[in-house]
Parts: sequence; C-alpha cells; structure tokens
Amino acid sequence: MHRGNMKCLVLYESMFGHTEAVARAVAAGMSSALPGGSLVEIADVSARPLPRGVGLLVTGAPTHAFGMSRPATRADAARQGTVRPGAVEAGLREWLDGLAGLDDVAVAAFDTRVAGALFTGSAARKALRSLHRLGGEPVLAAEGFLVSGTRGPLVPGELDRAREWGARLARAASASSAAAA
Ligand SMILES: Cc1cc2nc3c(=O)[nH]c(=O)nc-3n(C[C@H](O)[C@H](O)[C@H](O)COP(=O)(O)O)c2cc1C
Repeated sequence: MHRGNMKCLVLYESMFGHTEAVARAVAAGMSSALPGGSLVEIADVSARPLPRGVGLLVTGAPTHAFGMSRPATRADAARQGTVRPGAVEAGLREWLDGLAGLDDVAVAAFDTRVAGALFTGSAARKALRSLHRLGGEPVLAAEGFLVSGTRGPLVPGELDRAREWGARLARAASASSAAAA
C-alpha cells in the first residue's frame, strides 16, 4: 500500500461541541505533520458515507455509558443541555454499522470522557475495535481527551494535547506507508 500523499478524514460525533473542538485540533495537528499534497478533511458523523480514496480514517466520539453513544444516551444528553443540531439523530456506532469494509485504510480513534471519574470507559477503544474488525489497520492506540463534566468544558491543555496526538498520528501513518511502499 502507498500513502505518500494521504487523503485523511477526521469524522466526529459531538453533543455539546467538545469532541468537535478536539477533532478540529487533531486535524490541525495532522495537517502540520503530513507531507505536502496530503489532504485532511473533517466531517460530522451525520454528513455522509465514507468518501472514496481515504487512506487514514480517524474517528472521534463522546464516551456515553462507558462506550459509544446510542439513541437513548444521545436523547439523555439533549435533556441535560443544548446539543448541536442533528446530534441526537446520528452517532458513530450507527455510522460504523453502515460501513461495508475498510481494506487498506489506516485507522485511529479518540474520544472525550470525564476527568477524575473512577471508571470512565472509552468510546474510542470500542470504535477502534470496530474499525479493526472492518479491516482497518490501527496506527496508534485509542486516545481519550478530558472534559471536566458532562457538559464540559474541556480540561485546560487538552486541545494542545489533541494537536500533538494528531501530529504523532500523521507521522506514524506516514512511516507505516513508507515501510509498506
Ligand atoms: C448520557 C451520557 C452518558 C455519559 N457516560 C459517560 C461515561 O460512561 N464515561 C465518561 O467518562 N463520560 C460520560 N459522559 C460524559 C461525556 O463523555 C461528555 O458529555 C462528552 O465527553 C462531551 O463531549 P461532547 O461535547 O462532544 O458531547 C456521558 C454523557 C452523557 C450525556
């Protein structure tokens, strides 16, 4: 496989906007570290099916009930505060369920979760498992970014950490494509 000039997609789900903010920081970090000619797109999980030609797919989602959201947990979020338009209707779990396969696609996943909780669970670990099962090749371990409560805000420093993670991810994906080329 060759991923010299990679087409990348950061696909996110977000109720209150924090996972979206992390997704934008991850995408910025990726853009800063990818070879020229690469393309980093960012899309909401409600937007569309997987576009053709994506070499690196990164998913981001809020952790709900220790894993990926379900319609009931998204409805619960909407009862707790103002959520983004369309957020209740579409989730990463359903988006992944609709995917046919991911052969020859590098994959990674991040989530947001609550800081300081004894046991948070991880939407990203579950998502990465699904991505792998679909044939994707994980580039890095699942990563979590912290919010200080259900409705946020993000813990200070997490957007910087997200940018760094995005850059690390891009370097790892480029290196694995170079090794495979
Ligand atoms: C119904 C519901 C269930 C949640 N369950 C968990 C959980 O199991 N573990 C956790 O760390 N955070 C949990 N949270 C907090 C979310 O992770 C937090 O709202 C999210 O990271 C905020 O990101 P967003 O603004 O992109 O939605 C839950 C939130 C809601 C609304």
